[in-house]
Amino acid sequence: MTDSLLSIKALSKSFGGLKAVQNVSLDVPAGSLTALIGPNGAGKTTLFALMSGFLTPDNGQVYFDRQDITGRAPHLNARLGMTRTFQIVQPFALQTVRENIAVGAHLHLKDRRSALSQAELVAHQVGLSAQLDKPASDLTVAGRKRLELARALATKPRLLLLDEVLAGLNPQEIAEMIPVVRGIAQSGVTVLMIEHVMQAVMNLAQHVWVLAQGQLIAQGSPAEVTADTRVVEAYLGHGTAARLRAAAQAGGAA
Ligand SMILES: Nc1ncnc2c1ncn2[C@@H]1O[C@H](COP(=O)(O)OP(=O)(O)OP(=O)(O)O)[C@@H](O)[C@H]1O
Repeated sequence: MTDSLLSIKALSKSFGGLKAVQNVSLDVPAGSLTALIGPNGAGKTTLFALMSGFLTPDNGQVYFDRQDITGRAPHLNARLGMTRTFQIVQPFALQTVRENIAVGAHLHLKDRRSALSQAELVAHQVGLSAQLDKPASDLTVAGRKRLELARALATKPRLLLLDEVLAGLNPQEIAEMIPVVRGIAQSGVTVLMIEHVMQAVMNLAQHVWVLAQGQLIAQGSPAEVTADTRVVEAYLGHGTAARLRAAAQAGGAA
C-alpha cells in the first residue's frame, strides 16, 4: 500500500455505558477510494466524527498526513484538507445552489467573486450546472445530495469523508451518482465513504472496513468482505451475500 493520508490508532469512544467505537485502527492510503460498512448503530458515523474532529476520542490517535490531529477542531481539519459530508443534508434553503457551494469555497477564497466562480466549477463536477441559480429548496433529494457533495468539494479536500451520500436515492439516481463519486476519486481526492448501498461499495471501493458493535470485524476487498462469514452474520445476511457473489461472478453488481 502507498502512504497513509489518514491513520487512526486504537480509537475508542463511549457514550455513558455504550461503547460506540472500540479500539479501532485503520489506515487510509493516499489516492484510494475505500468504504466503511456495517449495521445500523455499528459506530460508523461516530468514527467519522472522531476522525474529523466533531468528537474527541476517549483513547487513541488520529493522524492526517502524519500529523497528530487528535481532537483538533473540524474547521482546522478542513483547512488541512479533510472534509466530511453529513447524512442529513441541510443547505441554506433560500440561497441559490451557487451561493451554497460558495460557502465551502470561502474556506480558501476570501473574495466572494472567486468563491462564486469556484462554485461553478464544482457544480459542473457533480452535475449541478443547470441548477446553479435555483434556490437550494427547489432541489430534489438527489439534487441535495449532489449539493452536499459540491459544498464539501469546494473546500478543496485532500480527503473526503462521505456519510451515506446515496441514502434515500432510487436505483436510477444511485446509478447516476456512482460515476460522480468515482470521478471525484479520479480527480485525485482520497475518498472514504460510509455506505449501506452495497451495489456502490462493490462498484467503487478498493478496500472495505466492516464495523459491528463498535469493533472492526473484517477488512479486505469487496469480494473478500462479502464472503466473510462474520460480515454475513453481523450485517449482510445470507441472501444479500449470495446475490452480491452471483453479481460479482457475472461481472456486475447486485
Ligand atoms: N451523541 C451520542 N450520544 C449517545 N449515544 C450516541 C451518540 N451518537 C451515537 N450514539 C450511539 O452510538 C452508537 C453508534 O452510533 P453511530 O451513529 O455511530 O452508528 P452508525 O454505524 O453510523 O449507524 P447508522 O448506519 O444507523 O448511521 C449507536 O448505538 C448510537 O445510538
